[in-house]
Amino acid sequence: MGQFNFIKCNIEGLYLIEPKCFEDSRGYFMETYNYQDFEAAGLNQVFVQDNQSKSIKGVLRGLHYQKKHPQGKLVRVLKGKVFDVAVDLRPGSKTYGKWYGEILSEENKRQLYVPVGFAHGFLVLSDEAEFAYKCTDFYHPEDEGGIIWNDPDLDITWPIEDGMDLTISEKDKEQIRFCELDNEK
Ligand SMILES: Cc1cn([C@H]2C[C@H](O)[C@@H](COP(=O)(O)OP(=O)(O)O[C@H]3O[C@H](C)C(=O)[C@H](O)[C@H]3O)O2)c(=O)[nH]c1=O
Repeated sequence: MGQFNFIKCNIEGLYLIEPKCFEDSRGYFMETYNYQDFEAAGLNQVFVQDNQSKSIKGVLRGLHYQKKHPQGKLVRVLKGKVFDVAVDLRPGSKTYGKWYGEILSEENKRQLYVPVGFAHGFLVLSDEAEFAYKCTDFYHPEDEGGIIWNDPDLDITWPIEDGMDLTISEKDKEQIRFCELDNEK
């Protein structure tokens, strides 16, 4: 117990999590998830699916969400460094349309808990990044939604370095504008 530092972000329900890391001459050990610690912090969600993806520098995945089967996500970086973004899409939220960004890396070992009702995405800043996350609901491809990464209303400050080539899937190039969201319902 007590192996995590939970930091409430400036958007209700979003948490930055710092695991305790035990370093020794062999390397390190850390618990990356513990139901008891998370429940004690008010994060008693049950995760049903783990995902992992690998991306090269400049890959931008997102901004994704599921409509009828929204997923809470506990995200972290195994290798490399990403700028991770969550956007509040919860109807009636006082921070509706507000985004939160955080550097998650192999180095800082930080995790982000993104509650249901958010769109999620990330930009890879290192040569390669391996990204792992736990989800509170299953993948429903037919239920997927997405907002274009550079939506002018969201105005996300992606840390795109000079000369960085962005790699974005065809699907993500055609995502809708934030202002079109209501028409989706
Ligand atoms: C998400 C997902 C995908 N897939 C299959 C479907 C495709 O054949 C292939 C790649 O899918 P996609 O291009 O949607 O992968 P990402 O762009 O990394 O999508 C994810 O990116 C952002 C960052 C997210 O937060 C979501 O978890 C998720 O939407 O994996 C599955 O079989 N199961 C899954 O749960």
